[in-house]
Amino acid sequence: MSSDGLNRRERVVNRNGDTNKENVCRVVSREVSERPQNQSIIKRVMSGMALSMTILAVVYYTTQCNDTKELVMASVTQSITGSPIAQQVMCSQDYTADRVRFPSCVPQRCGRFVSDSVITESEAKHLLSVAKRGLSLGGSSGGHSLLSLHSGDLWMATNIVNIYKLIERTQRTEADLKELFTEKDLKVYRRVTNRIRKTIAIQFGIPWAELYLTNPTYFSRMTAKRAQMRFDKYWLRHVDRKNRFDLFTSLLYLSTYGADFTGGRFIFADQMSNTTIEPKLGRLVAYTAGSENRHRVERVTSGTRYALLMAFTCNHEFAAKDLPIVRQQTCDQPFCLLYGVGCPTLFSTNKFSE
Ligand SMILES: O=C(O)CCC(=O)C(=O)O
Ligand SMILES: [Fe+2]
Repeated sequence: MSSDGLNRRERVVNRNGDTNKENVCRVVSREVSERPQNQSIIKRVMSGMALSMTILAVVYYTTQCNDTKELVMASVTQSITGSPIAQQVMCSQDYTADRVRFPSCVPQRCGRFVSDSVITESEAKHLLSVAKRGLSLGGSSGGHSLLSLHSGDLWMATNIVNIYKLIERTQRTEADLKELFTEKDLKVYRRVTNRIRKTIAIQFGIPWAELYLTNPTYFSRMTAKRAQMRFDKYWLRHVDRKNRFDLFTSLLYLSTYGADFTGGRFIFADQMSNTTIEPKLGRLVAYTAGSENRHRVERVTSGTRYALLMAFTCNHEFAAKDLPIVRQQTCDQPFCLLYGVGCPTLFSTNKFSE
């Protein structure tokens, strides 16, 4: 008899104030009929516990015994000068159409490389100041903000505005925008993007004169803020070429993992391993943009992460326009400064030569 049964019997006996046999028998017979019910409850509880334990064990086992290896391709403490660190991977089928259209200018070998010596520290710092200045005019409400100097697209709250037309929409004065970007900024930007273009061409064995900077090319700022729109979710795994037609993507990091931000490492999601790159001011990463290089960015957990993303194509039609805004000494009318009206040199064609 269970102790609960005993107590119940005592209670019945005491409440009636006697030890009436009939009463006791009634109680005992009720206990006998309740016993299988109790047992089935216990059984159910036990099997529920067993099931939960099994689920916990499976979850623990699959998380602990994950076969995905973590390989660090470039850590923040490393300094990759001299030859870049390179990894070759098998090309996906994503380039079939380009091989027909641009036979001499399609990756013959696919992969990725990292170098810390293509761009100097002072060039990287200069571009960081351009990124900070430009992005300070807008910024997404979530954790991911972009600014393209070519198109003028700037993420602001949950919209995209044009930085070159901001003056029409905000209370900013012309002087604010005139001071925003200088000729020196433009020069550094051109020099850096051009050197990266040549480096990519050499690394992937294609003629550099046939390779063009293309859209999307933008400064990015990532923080730990909660996502407000789909594009804020920079941590989602993706293939760059899925939504675009560029052949190569490169990233020039403008801030340093561990010093300026935490989280935010770049990860190639390979089949058997995760290959990680820790961003660092002036570090260049470049890779073929097809599904052989699926990747993601870890969520930034603190601080601010800046980078310049550049895409490259062999298709001249998609070559990025030269930067339209620059403070020019020879051009002193506000409209000329902002939109290049009456100032033809501002809209010169794609002159990405050093
Ligand atoms: O910022 C990065 O490291 C990568 C960003 C990226 O993958 C992308 O914008 O497509
Ligand atoms: Fe990407």
